[in-house]
Amino acid sequence: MTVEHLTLPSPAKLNLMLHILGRREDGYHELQTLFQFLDYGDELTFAVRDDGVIKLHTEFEGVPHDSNLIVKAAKKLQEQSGSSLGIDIWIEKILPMGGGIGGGSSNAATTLLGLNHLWKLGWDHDRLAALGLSLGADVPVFVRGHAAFAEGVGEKLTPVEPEEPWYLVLVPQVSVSTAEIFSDPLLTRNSSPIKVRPVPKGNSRNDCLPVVARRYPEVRNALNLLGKFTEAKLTGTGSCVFGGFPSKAEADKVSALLTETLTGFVAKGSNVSMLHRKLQSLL
Ligand SMILES: C[C@](O)(CO)[C@H](O)COP(=O)(O)OP(=O)(O)OC[C@H]1O[C@@H](n2ccc(N)nc2=O)[C@H](O)[C@@H]1O
Ligand SMILES: Nc1ncnc2c1ncn2[C@@H]1O[C@H](COP(=O)(O)OP(=O)(O)OP(=O)(O)O)[C@@H](O)[C@H]1O
Repeated sequence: MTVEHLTLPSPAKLNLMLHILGRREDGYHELQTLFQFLDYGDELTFAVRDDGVIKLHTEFEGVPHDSNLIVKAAKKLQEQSGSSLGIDIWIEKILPMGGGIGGGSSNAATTLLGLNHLWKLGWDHDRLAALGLSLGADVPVFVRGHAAFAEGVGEKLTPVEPEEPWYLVLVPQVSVSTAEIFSDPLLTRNSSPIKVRPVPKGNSRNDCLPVVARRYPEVRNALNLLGKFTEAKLTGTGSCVFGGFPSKAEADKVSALLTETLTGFVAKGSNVSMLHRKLQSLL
């Protein structure tokens, strides 16, 4: 019998702004942030097994099999759904780890949506997003698949329709620990909540930037270089730095100048994630 293989994309995200409003008792921070996806990411391939085993075949340097968010997501979904099926998984990883572009969270969401489809569970997005939140604050937006204004720890999502420019994303060769940045005493934690929608212009700052730039000269350097051509911003807790351009040609031009000294890529911003576009085409 031939086993059906399903390949699904796992896109990156950008935080177009990020304000920190306060810290909760459990240490997590109340945020306001705007998420948009990139048409750029990893690719996961799944094949159902009928013996219940969950196996990720691709090795990740520094991440043991059972700590991988892909495996954690699959195990939680299997437990909570009571499915007797298992899965073989392979990944083509191109997203940097610790880059602030949500690679691990996106991989977890692609796994949840892929297995929901292959195991024929029929879970809706609310239920998958709630499970996803227990794996990471950024997982729900990838499960829902629409650009969003996020509040709470990132889980209260309102769909939005920002412009969809081309982005040049610079990838400084450092991995930033999100937990380390959120525990820095110098982090601004008292931004005033934005009450009007859509978010008014002039609110595009990222409150993590001063702390990340202070700790990581590589990030400072990327911000300075890109800042010569466009407004240069930090996504999440970094390390990636990005800027928007009206066309691919303009983004490519700046990329050609900068990527001699720094790694980076050009990708289109998108309000509907490429994962959801692919899943829609399967129905
Ligand atoms: C900074 C963002 O990337 C913005 O999109 C996310 O909020 C981080 O999302 P994530 O990587 O999925 O985060 P998690 O894996 O849930 O948390 C990593 C660590 O970051 C800190 N953390 C994360 C999210 C949040 N709202 N407040 C926090 O304080 C916590 O110390 C936590 O231990
Ligand atoms: N499938 C996975 N892909 C990437 N990282 C993973 C994965 N599973 C576990 N991890 C762990 O999670 C850490 C954070 O990885 P990730 O790529 O999500 O960072 P990030 O882009 O900074 O995330 P965020 O923007 O959500 O803070 C990694 O350093 C790694 O130890």
